[in-house]
Amino acid sequence: MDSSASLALYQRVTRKNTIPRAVEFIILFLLLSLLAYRLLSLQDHGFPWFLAFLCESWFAFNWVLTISIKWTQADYKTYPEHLLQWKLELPPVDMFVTTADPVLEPPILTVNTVLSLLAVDYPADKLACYVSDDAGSPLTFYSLVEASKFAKLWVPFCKKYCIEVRAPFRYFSGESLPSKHVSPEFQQEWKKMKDGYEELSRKIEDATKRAMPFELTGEFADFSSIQRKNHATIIKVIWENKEGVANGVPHLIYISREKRPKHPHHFKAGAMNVLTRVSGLMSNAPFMMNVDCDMYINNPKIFLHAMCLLLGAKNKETDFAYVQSPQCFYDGLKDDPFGNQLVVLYEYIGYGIVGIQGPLYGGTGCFHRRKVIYGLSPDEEIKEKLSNQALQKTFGGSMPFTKSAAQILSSMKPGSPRDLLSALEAAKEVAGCSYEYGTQWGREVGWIYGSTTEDVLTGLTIQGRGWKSAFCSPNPPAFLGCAPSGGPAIMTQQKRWATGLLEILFTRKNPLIPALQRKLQFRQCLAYLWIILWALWSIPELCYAILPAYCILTGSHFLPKVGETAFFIAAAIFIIYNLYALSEYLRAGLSARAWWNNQRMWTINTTTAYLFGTFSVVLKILGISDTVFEVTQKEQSTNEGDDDHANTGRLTFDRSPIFVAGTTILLVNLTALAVGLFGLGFGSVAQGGDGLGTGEFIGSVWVVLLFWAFFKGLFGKGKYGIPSTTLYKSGALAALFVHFSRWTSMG
Ligand SMILES: O=c1ccn([C@@H]2O[C@H](COP(=O)(O)OP(=O)(O)O[C@H]3O[C@H](CO)[C@@H](O)[C@H](O)[C@H]3O)[C@@H](O)[C@H]2O)c(=O)[nH]1
Ligand SMILES: [Mn+2]
Repeated sequence: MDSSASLALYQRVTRKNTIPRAVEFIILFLLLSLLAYRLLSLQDHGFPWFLAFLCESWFAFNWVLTISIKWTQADYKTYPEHLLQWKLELPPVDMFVTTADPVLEPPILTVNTVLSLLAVDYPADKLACYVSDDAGSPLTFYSLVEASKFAKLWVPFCKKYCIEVRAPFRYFSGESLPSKHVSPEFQQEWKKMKDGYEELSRKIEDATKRAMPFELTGEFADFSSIQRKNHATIIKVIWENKEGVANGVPHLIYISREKRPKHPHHFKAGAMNVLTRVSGLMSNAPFMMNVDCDMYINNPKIFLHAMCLLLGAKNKETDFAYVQSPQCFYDGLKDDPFGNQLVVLYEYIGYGIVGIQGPLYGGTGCFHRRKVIYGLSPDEEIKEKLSNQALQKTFGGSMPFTKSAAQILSSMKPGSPRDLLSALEAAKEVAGCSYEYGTQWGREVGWIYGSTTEDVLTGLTIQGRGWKSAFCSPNPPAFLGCAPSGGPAIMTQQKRWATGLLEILFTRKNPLIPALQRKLQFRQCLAYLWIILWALWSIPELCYAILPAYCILTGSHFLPKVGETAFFIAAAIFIIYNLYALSEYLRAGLSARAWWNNQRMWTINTTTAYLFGTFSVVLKILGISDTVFEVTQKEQSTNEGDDDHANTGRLTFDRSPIFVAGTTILLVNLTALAVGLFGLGFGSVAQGGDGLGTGEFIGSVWVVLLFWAFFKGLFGKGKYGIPSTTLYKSGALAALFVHFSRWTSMG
């Protein structure tokens, strides 16, 4: 290894950001000036002024967090070509895929993800792929069985011709035969693959259409008469790479854990813990990587890139606990009309966090060290107490499993691989729904329970023990997934994120605790705070969206008037902040339109989905209802289906109360503008008020522009229109608000 000293496996690079830092400070200075001015003139103004002060205090607090997060942006460069020189033996990796609903998550997507994993550039005898199916669906199982047959053609084909994209639905979606390889041999094989894949998708589609796709006998007998939320464990070894062939097809195992109505299953976190234990019994690889069912591997070299970071540390202190790749999406609509492609979020906030203690765990596209998941801290060389009793207290009563865990924690070389089937009985035991009772699973070990964003909570638990993490963003992007594209699906996802993140504040894993113990770096703690407080943006954003209208209706003011010097401060913040935000998009190579789309979707999400997210956390704290993980709808391709092209990117609606909030905000502001423009203001000059304020007027117009998607929804048809019941409810709420304003202005 000595000769390789010069050939680093990775390099940390810092990004230069002097000018943005300066602009950020100017904005902070202006914000603080405005706050000071408000405070000094509090007596001369009414309640709106004070409310604005509170909202702006929130904005300023978050701005400080933002500056801290973006301060030292960094990235990692990886050199997989140096791995060979290091003459290391590549370690085994267990690969996990989770799926939970064959309708919301079509099995053909899962199949493609699995095929891309099986075909990755890594010795096949070092890999095992485990699929967790929380729906216990025979259709998913059937699809995987069929896929494993196709994999025997697909995997060698990909490796032989160095195919770039190894998810067949993407590979074959392009034009016809690629012209690069013209060898007749390739042409012939390509044709064979295409036919093979078409047959596979046809079989799956046929099975989907039939009510009972096939006789539930033989292999399928376990699925007969099962209920989704009430069934025994099903584990099937679909394919075993018995001879351990390095260029064969990796193991493929199907798991549907036991579910019983009275036992909490902890959604995805619960599924991940079952995957961890079952794989521990079967292959027990020291590394585990996981993806959502829609996140296929887009860069077949990603395992090698990740290994550079996981194996390349100079000493144990600089070891990374996990290596995270960014979430990127396929078929992204032009200019990001739904503001959910997350590009700019990763570009500045993301790389900022990378530069502190390392990226947060994002739930998918991540490589974990198994021993870290088992609770090891960076300063522990090996776990001290390896007594059987201690192990069982932590990991549960399965002897074979505690043995496997002891191997991992003591870095013992695992014994020679057994055949997978011999582990089946023990595997069923650890997949049972009461196995975790009285253990540390979900508390200190594995994926942590108590939040619908189990990913951030789990990453926080790991970093809270002092671990660093690394970011791996090779080109082309390592993983591509499917971003939700309709209004209801987006709102469901945003609400769940806001809920889950806020929940973390109220768990035992609150980031302040490890920060006080100096395990979590102070600025990393600020980064966690910034993200877990997202839901609370709903309140100041809502106030700020309503205040202009309220002031117009009542002839009062929440912004400085044109004559006041402070007017320039407010105007400067508005202009400089927006230009700064715009420049972030332009520097990231995105368009001004993308900036605007993200801007308006942020306002829509915060005032609607995040508001409901905040409610659900309040309800949970009050013990009224628990939070649930609602799975997002995934589509194979966004430009398929019955949609006409004119409507791509247009927001869709349903009867969800989430849309009532947005519609009400729009109606209130439209009313205010009408009242203000036609001089009907209850506090207009004639009635002794101050007249229509410029700031308030601009504010109200800005809100209407931000909610333009809702404005179009007022006149849209079908799913593009706001349902009439939603309209009635919002109309009533808006009328109530107008009356309330009038009442307060008369008082
Ligand atoms: O009870 C459940 C619910 C969900 N899932 C799986 O969890 C994954 C993520 O679900 P999805 O509906 O796609 O949620 P997203 O909001 O798109 O997921 C993002 O956010 C989640 C946390 O909120 C993370 O877990 C994900 O990795 C991250 O991609 C999918 O593979 C699901 O099959 C389960 O296995 N069991
Ligand atoms: Mn998803």
